[in-house]
Amino acid sequence: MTYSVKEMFLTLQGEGVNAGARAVFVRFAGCNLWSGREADRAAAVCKFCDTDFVGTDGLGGGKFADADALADAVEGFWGEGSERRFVVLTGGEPMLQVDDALVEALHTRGFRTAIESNGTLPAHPGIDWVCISPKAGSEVVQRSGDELKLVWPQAGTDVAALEQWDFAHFLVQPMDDANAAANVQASVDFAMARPKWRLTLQAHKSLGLR
Ligand SMILES: C[S@@+](CC[C@H](N)C(=O)[O-])C[C@H]1O[C@@H](n2cnc3c(N)ncnc32)[C@H](O)[C@@H]1O
Ligand SMILES: Nc1nc2[nH]cc(C(=O)O)c2c(=O)[nH]1
Ligand code: SF4
Ligand SMILES: [Mg+2]
Repeated sequence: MTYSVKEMFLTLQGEGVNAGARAVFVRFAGCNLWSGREADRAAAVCKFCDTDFVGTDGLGGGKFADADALADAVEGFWGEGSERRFVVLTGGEPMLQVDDALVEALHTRGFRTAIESNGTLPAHPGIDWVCISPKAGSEVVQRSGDELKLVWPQAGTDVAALEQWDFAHFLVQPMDDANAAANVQASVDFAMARPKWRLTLQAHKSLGLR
């Protein structure tokens, strides 16, 4: 199948348990919880998105005719060296496009695969690291994985219910918006009150990385 990719880049993972790891990011175009148009934001299920995922016009983006073409491009961004190859599939919502052929093509090239997903679609079972970030008002079907990353604060979140889900790590990430400073404090308070949860900051933003 053809994959629509907004952008692709080599950077350090800025969020979560893998923060600091060298990774190729593949940002798939499109999302099922927001059109990506500002005019639609207020009425969207997910209203706080910090990302442009519309179209295929970003650096390293484009339409890739098949899984081998996309995986070859990922390998190109990684460069020489076969050690600890790591790719993060994000978006937009990557599970609208990730399929068997892509996971296999990335594994064939020696990549450990991670996904950043809103969890409203089942994660591909072959992905090596599953990060789910639930959105209040959406129905999360993917309730297991490696890390649950809760953007905070989100009115309408049942934290006790989330704690029953089957994740190895529970992370709270401050919402980056006009109230960012207050959201950091609220997230610190959250982690201090609940030992099950660990604070994660978006390090790439403070470092000026992509
Ligand atoms: C842009 S989303 C793409 C992946 C997927 N659609 C999702 O929501 O998990 C990547 C990550 O950024 C988080 N995120 C999006 N907007 C944010 C914001 N304003 N502040 C903090 N985190 C945000 C998401 O919750 C998710 O964990
Ligand atoms: N450096 C960096 N780390 C990230 N972790 C998750 C990101 C995302 O947008 O999914 C992201 C991103 O866009 N850049
Ligand atoms: S689900 Fe993810 S990509 Fe979609 S609008 Fe929300 S944060 Fe952005
Ligand atoms: Mg991001």
